Amino acid sequence: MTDTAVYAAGGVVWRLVDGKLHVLVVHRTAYADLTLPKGKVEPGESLAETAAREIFEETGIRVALGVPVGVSKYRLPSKRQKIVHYWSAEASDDAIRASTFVPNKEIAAVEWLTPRKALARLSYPVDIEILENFLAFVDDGILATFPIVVLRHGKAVAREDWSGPDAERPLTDRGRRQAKAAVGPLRAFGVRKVISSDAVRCADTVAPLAKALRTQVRTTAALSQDAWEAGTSDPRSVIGKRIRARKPVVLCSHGPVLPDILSELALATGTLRGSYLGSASALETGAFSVVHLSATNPGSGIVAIETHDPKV
Ligand SMILES: Nc1nc2c([nH]c(=O)n2[C@H]2C[C@H](O)[C@@H](COP(=O)(O)OP(=O)(O)OP(=O)(O)O)O2)c(=O)[nH]1
Repeated sequence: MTDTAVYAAGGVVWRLVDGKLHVLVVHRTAYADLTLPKGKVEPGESLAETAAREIFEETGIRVALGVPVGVSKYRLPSKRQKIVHYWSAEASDDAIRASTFVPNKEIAAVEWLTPRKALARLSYPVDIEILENFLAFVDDGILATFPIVVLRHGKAVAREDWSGPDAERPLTDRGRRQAKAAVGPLRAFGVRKVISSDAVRCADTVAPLAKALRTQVRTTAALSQDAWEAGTSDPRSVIGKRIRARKPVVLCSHGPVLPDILSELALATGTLRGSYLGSASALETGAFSVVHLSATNPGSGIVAIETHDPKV
């Protein structure tokens, strides 16, 4: 078959060396070319997980993903189309110190280059375009970012099939599968803190993530549907605190509450409101939107939003 595309993902990995921006390129052993780190999606994996895994496998550096910086498309020698999704990713000093890279049959060497040198030396025009997209963010003053992820709880038992209090309505089997499936992609974005509506269907959606992170779910009525229906929900206080903390976080809430959460995020960061806020908050169960904010200046507005649907 030549008509099915091959999907892959990777990153523009960056660091500051004496205040000067450098990006990471890989010298591939078999092709003797110079590319951005990337690789093919494995079965059951989301593109974000692929990007973080491939960056680690090819460079030995563990990263959390930053903003999406584009999608490249090219024809393989076999004539199949290749589609590669890229994110920016900061290489922290700790991650560089812990690098496990040794030359191998895939990658002969990794090299930190200034953007100018990387643009001149990358082997493929599609990689140059991706690097240019990343540099456009840099020109706008955006480099380090952190995500506030807004997640809709997994599929829950229907209201009419549940006789107990609504806040105790449980997840269905599918909802539990969605909760498990969200762990990998949320970790790829570096989420470390887990905040949830105190409804069972929300807390149970992020329970597998909290377990994987060896942390606790912090539950709050401020993000709950009961409070929203009573007019006492308070996403503003949660959002304000998370923006001041500037750390990757997930907020798990309910369909009707999500538009308020997104709108508070826009207000708290001085972002012009647009239709994209509507699509970012109209999530199916188990889906999430990643809102990327500048770590140095979150008040400069939302840098990027991406929405991920569950794989189950
Ligand atoms: N990376 C890359 N390879 C290209 C491009 N154009 C092009 O003809 N090639 C050639 C180089 C190789 O002979 C062949 C496959 O390279 P590849 O990087 O897409 O695929 P791969 O399976 O070796 O690697 P990976 O995706 O698992 O990292 O395609 C291009 O724009 N980028």
